[in-house]
Amino acid sequence: MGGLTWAAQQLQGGLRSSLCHCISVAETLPQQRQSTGVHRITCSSGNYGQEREARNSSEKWQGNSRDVSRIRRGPGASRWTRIEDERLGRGRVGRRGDVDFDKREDRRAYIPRTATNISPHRAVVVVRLMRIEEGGAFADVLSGEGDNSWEDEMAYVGRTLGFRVPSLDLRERRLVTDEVAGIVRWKRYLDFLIFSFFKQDVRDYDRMEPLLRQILRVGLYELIKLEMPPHAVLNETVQLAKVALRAGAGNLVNGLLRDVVRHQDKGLLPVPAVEGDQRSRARALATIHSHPVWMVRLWFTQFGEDETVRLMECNNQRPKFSLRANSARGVSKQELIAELDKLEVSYSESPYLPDFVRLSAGMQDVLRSGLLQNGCIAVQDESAGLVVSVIDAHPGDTIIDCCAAPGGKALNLASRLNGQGKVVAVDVNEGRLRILSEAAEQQGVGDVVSPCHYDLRDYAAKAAGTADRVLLDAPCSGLGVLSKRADLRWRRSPEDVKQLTELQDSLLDAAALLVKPGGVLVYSTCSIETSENSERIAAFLSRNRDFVSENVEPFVPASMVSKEGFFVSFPHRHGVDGAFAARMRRSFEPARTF
Ligand SMILES: C[S@@+](CC[C@H](N)C(=O)[O-])C[C@H]1O[C@@H](n2cnc3c(N)ncnc32)[C@H](O)[C@@H]1O
Repeated sequence: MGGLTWAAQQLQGGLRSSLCHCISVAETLPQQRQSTGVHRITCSSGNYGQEREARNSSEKWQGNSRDVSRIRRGPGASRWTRIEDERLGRGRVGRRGDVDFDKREDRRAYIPRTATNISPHRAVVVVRLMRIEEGGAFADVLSGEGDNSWEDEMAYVGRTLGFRVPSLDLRERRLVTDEVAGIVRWKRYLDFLIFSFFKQDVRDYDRMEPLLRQILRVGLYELIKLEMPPHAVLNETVQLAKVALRAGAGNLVNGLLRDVVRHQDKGLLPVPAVEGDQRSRARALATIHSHPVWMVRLWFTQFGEDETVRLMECNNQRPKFSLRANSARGVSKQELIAELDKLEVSYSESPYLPDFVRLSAGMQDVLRSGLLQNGCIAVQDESAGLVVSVIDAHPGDTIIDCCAAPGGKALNLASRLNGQGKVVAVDVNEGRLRILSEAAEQQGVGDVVSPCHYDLRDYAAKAAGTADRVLLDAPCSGLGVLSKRADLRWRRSPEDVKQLTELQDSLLDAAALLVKPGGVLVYSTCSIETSENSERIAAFLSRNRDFVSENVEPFVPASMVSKEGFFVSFPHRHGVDGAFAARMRRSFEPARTF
């Protein structure tokens, strides 16, 4: 446990704001969803809807995404894989490190002993990292602490590592959350350091066991980014490598981390040189700020080098969260502030929106307070609130939200209708739509929100010309929300962006059909890529001559209005998530063709 007390003290402020990441597996296998009571808060398009994840919490840890416990060793470790097989029931009763192993026929029945000499939070961190990288799970931004998933997770850790570790207290869980997100963000940089200090053959580096690589990343992150005391980090990570893998792995961790500490003490950690042509500079900056090279090159073109660096710095910070006082439940911003004062949570009022406050820390305290569960508040980024402002909904309006789930914007829109009018919430994903329906009831807008399970392109033919206002919050790359989605930068590719633009075009054409003559169409994304934003609008307007673009200036701060009159927010310029919205109006006359 060496560095934990120290780390907890150092991180106290930050950890109060760091949020419990849950490793969600349900999206990888949606067919296995079942109705149960696991709550999580999920990021979508800069909104956070309370998401009831349809899965059994214990099933979540029993391998309904790829089970990493079988792949913790790489191709170079066949001898250890054999020993692992023996340990899992096909071999002798054995003893390795300080852990006893029982012989069991059935892998599931295998109950590992508890290793009291292992730092529990580090054991949980490495298994989570394996689960994210090798098992296809993703790191959510928030998860409620009211569920039983920690118990299941600890059992999963036991099955993966071959030994159990003592349960984590609240402070340790927060440390896990914080470290997992940080290590995922800093992966490219941490791997650069591992490679720089790796003394063996490069082929051994390539064949390094996944578990060993994660242990090294944890050690480096704690040393360099968290600046934990080196003796604690070294002792604990070496011990973990020895018990979870073998003595030789412990020696490698020891040698490499000691070398890093020596260089760090002298201020001589390696840094890639930012020099040469644009491609070389992008590669070096991508390593220093831990982003994919293709993203850096894209942003060089859009922002230039200095702004790209500032954007990457924002993406590497702990995410910031905002809360919306829910007027549909009669809650004012002053009442929300009074509740935050009671919880001793620090905040500041949003400079952009009258019903929003920004949290500086304490999101977990808010989650535990019940304010979210009783619908008094919603967690929503200000950028998403500003997109809703662009729609400018009024009581009595008929609004169609075309890609509505899990409902952040639809519920905000509904709260502005004072019970008059309706929001038809269309989405192709039934599970996410169910979450929206439950949240609508919770937030007191169930009467005005009508969930509608459809592919938008089918729905548009059925309901053409029926809406005063239409919102298309399109599926997008999410490159505006990289601080909240720690793993997203590694999951996206340039090909994704290209494919998404085709989908965005077809959804825009479908959404346009729904608008009444004289009505308003708003297109939004949580991306900062022009190819998903202004370029989509230019293409749409050239295909649909009966729509004209309207300047969003009356609805959002002037600093967020682009020269074309669109709403654009950037993390590094505005301190909120990156987002885009264009407002268009349909003419009363059909378009003339020339
Ligand atoms: C960016 S998210 C929407 C977030 C939502 N507006 C909010 O504020 O919470 C995009 C949504 O589009 C939905 N979607 C994707 N393709 C669709 C289609 N063809 N028809 C309807 N919905 C679709 C996805 O299921 C997803 O829920």
